[in-house]
Amino acid sequence: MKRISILGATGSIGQSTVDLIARAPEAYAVEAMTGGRNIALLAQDARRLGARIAVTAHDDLLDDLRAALAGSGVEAAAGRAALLEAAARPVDWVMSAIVGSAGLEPGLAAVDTGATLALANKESLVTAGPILLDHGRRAGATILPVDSEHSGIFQALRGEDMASVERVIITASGGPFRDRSREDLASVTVEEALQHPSWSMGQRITIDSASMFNKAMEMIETKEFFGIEAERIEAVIHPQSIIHALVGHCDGGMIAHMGAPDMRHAIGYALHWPERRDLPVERLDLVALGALSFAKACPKRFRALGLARQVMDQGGLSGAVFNAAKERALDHFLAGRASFLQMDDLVAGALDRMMGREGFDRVEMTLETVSHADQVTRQAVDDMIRVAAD
Ligand SMILES: NC(=O)C1=CN([C@@H]2O[C@H](COP(=O)(O)OP(=O)(O)OC[C@H]3O[C@@H](n4cnc5c(N)ncnc54)[C@H](OP(=O)(O)O)[C@@H]3O)[C@@H](O)[C@H]2O)C=CC1
Ligand SMILES: CC(=O)[C@@H](O)[C@H](O)COP(=O)(O)O
Ligand SMILES: [Mn+2]
Repeated sequence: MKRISILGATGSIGQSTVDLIARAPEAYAVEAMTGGRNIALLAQDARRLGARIAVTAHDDLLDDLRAALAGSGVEAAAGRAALLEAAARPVDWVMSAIVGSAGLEPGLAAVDTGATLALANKESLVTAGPILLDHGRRAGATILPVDSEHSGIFQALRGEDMASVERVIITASGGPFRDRSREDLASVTVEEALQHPSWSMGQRITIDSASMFNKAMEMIETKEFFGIEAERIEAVIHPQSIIHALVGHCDGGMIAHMGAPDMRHAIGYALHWPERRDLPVERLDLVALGALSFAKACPKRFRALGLARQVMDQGGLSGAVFNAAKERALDHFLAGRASFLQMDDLVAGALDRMMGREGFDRVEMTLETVSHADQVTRQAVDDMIRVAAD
């Protein structure tokens, strides 16, 4: 029986994970499930999967969680310390699906136990990739990518010699605005940005897909996870989201990973790795698909991609700055304080300010400096918003 925990169980990735576990309850012993504000769903699924403990990240919701779990035998806990304690419980496999840089420390706590970490939380790699991978190495933990493109690369690389890899291409749907000019995007709304053409995902990543910050993060994630040089990493627009990634070899051959846009494939692959087992995902009908198309992902049109190149070249704390600025810019867009295109300006401005004027380019990467960079970058973005509003 595999002992597992699910961090971010109430989210989109968390729910797909719950779905897979609930299909074979006899195969799993669920230790911890964590969530945020969605107490009803957390309690319902913790009961359903027979978890030992359910944790909400919010102290003020402890009473609600206790009430929702009454009589179930599932322990209830709340707050950041409880979340970290739950993540550090010894299990075989942990799903890291908290959204944002809030997922970094719980992921670290899990790998420190030597567990296999199924990593959906791309922000950990963008913000502090070398730290996470180093913790994994020291603890003898396996970290498996869950992001669809990175699961695709991982699968395409299986049995291959990294020395023969010439390039890695990740695909981007292009989001709901892929056919619109940049000028046309000045006044797009949150509702419009939430209309993803192919994937059903959480609110934040969906908007990151529309702004192309998701793909920018994924380029950095590719460099960090696979140790591939920036020049060998490309993103290409592929509206059908059927091919997720391609690995090009020195002999001209390319291995592509294809599948229906359903995250249960990548989650299930990480759950059963190194085996492959049946998964409840749609099988592709190539004839019905008819054609797959590709287009250039222009960095002038999608500024986030150019910023990703800047981060990959700069390294160090630039990933932490980039991610924090992107997260805060998104908060402002969601709250109606920043326009869609202003998110690009805020992230570019934060990188210039923090990695230039504030001297973060000279600071060594540690967990403390990453956390400091994250905090002050968010303040810098807030300052920029205030100045823009005056
Ligand atoms: N969705 C997808 O298909 C994909 C997602 N990813 C990545 O996976 C991660 C999760 O994405 P997704 O499932 O879409 O996100 P969701 O927003 O759907 O879910 C996020 C989860 O994190 C919890 N959460 C939110 N804030 C905090 C916090 N401060 N502390 C602890 N828990 C918190 C939420 O709780 P609650 O809702 O109860 O408040 C929820 O359980 C992200 O890093 C994303 O980039 C990668 C590839 C694909
Ligand atoms: C499912 C997944 O992995 C997402 O990260 C996906 O890549 C988002 O779609 P975009 O290609 O539009 O960013
Ligand atoms: Mn992805």
